[in-house]
Amino acid sequence: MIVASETGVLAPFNEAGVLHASDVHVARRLTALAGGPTDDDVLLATALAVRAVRTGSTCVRLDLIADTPAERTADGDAVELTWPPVDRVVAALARSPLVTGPASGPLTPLALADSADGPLLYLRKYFRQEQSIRAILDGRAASRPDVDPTALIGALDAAFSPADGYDRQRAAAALAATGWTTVLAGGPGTGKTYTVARILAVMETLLGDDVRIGLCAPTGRAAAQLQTAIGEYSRTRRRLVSDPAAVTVHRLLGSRPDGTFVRGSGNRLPFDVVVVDETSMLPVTMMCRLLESLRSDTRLILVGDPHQLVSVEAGAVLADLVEREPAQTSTPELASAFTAAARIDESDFTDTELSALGGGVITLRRGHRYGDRIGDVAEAVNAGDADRVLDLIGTSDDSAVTLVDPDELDEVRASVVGWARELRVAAESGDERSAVRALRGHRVLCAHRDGRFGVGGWSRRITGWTAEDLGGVTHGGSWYAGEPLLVTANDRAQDVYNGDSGVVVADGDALVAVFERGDSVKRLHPSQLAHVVPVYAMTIHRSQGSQFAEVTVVLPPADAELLTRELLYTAITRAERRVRIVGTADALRAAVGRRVARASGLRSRTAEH
Ligand SMILES: Nc1ncnc2c1ncn2[C@@H]1O[C@H](COP(=O)(O)OP(=O)(O)OP(=O)(O)O)[C@@H](O)[C@H]1O
Repeated sequence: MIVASETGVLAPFNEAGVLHASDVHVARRLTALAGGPTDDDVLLATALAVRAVRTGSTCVRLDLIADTPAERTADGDAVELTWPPVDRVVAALARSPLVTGPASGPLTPLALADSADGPLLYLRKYFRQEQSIRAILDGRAASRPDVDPTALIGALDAAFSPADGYDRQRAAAALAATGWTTVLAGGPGTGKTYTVARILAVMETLLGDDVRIGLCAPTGRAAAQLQTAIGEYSRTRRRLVSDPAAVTVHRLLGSRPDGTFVRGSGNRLPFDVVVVDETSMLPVTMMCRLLESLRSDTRLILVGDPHQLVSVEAGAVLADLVEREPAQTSTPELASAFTAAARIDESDFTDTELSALGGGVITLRRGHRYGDRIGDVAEAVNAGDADRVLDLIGTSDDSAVTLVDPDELDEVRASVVGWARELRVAAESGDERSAVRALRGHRVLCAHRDGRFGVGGWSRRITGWTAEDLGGVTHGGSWYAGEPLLVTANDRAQDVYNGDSGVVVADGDALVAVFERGDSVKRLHPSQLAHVVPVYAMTIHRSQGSQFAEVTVVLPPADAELLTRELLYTAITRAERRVRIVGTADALRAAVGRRVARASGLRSRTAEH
């Protein structure tokens, strides 16, 4: 939106789509705080710092401002903008009362920092949060828990049978036992949750059955999934006496309606061990609050996939911690108890991985869920190697990953209709288990919500296909047996969460919605479900944390800004057996080439200017 009242330096950047109206308004308000006239360069830099937070970064890299994407003209060229020289901007900021503080008081809404990535400009709140995260992590890394090597070996031997045969999972548990902060990274199906369950068992052995464990995740759905997985382990493998319950990070910290939290540095969490799952979705503000709420003798285990889509709010803290320079940690050498107990084969680790171990970071690599080919494509996507991605992708219908011409959808149609048929047959016969299994058989994933390439367009297309090929359904406008459902809001009372999928099945003469919960099935009547919609296609963002046997990924055109490497990786790795990518080779190349660029100062040392 264009701000009509803006006639100054921000106007062309607003018109070119670099700055949104909100960036302009907030920048004008902030700079007004300093009183007196504001330098044009300072005003533009302030607006870019506001923009940075809006687009998920904690700061703006000043030496890259001229690369900020602008809208294209009708000819497809980027709109020409006159960017000020970086040195001049930095010098103007360094003199500005917005950075140094006005004569009248301590108000300094901006922070200017030097880093290995060049000069960074922050809204001060985010600078403070990053500084706090860094200081707490450094403090935690300065010492290690005292662990007896023999006891650790015993605990690990009890939790990991040699038949598991995968040293990295055992090493991850050894790392979690011998450090205050551990990052357990890995792609989907690499056994992160499997390992977390065993880490908890190891902690019970080492710290006693009365160990206090806090389990949490950024979303209600991820917390419920973690709870199900840990509960199943406790039921079927080894009873966890501490019986930990998983909640959202907000709930763990006691969030209040006014946005403040019960927990903080003055009222710390009582746990001996805290596990955060799906940490990639945790914004910097919540990570900071969580760290400030931990006792220094609480073991923290951050679990997640750093290559997945990150939180909507500012920050990509998990990826920052995984990519942090190892020299950043003050005790890079491994604990002797770890070395004695972990039984790692050093040749299995790269040098970078070995030094990351010293910093408490371990990445699981072996996939336990999907076929090798899907894993290979996902790895090539992460590596940004579009040629290899295209080489790996087959053209024959039976390849594990295929690229489908958007104008030739017969095969996609056959598989979608086959999925809908299976769902209907199982649901009409009231076979709940087969229905939830069929539901996981296929899902169409889109980058956008609306439009021809989006969820809206594809849902219409799929309902059209199924009506033509399977016949319409008589359901009097409400649910019908075989209807796939998506939950759109958390409902703790019913234990269903935003992003959960269920299916309607016949229950005698009535209908009931069923949801898969590990090995069991949860049933709810229509009146118990307030926020559900039919789901024939869903956004890739919403699909995070879900798995399907087959996935059809609809790519938007190559120039769609949303089309990024992280988006494609997240979509592909939702599939266990088969991925069809509907789109052009150009769009695929564009996706692999475009990264979610999130600036932050957490990866390297920063110093305030
Ligand atoms: N060492 C192992 N031996 C046998 N099976 C394993 C092992 N590790 C993991 N698995 C199995 O592989 C599957 C995937 O593991 P898990 O769910 O823990 O992965 P994940 O990394 O948490 O995946 P996601 O992030 O998608 O939830 C599970 O069925 C799990 O039981």
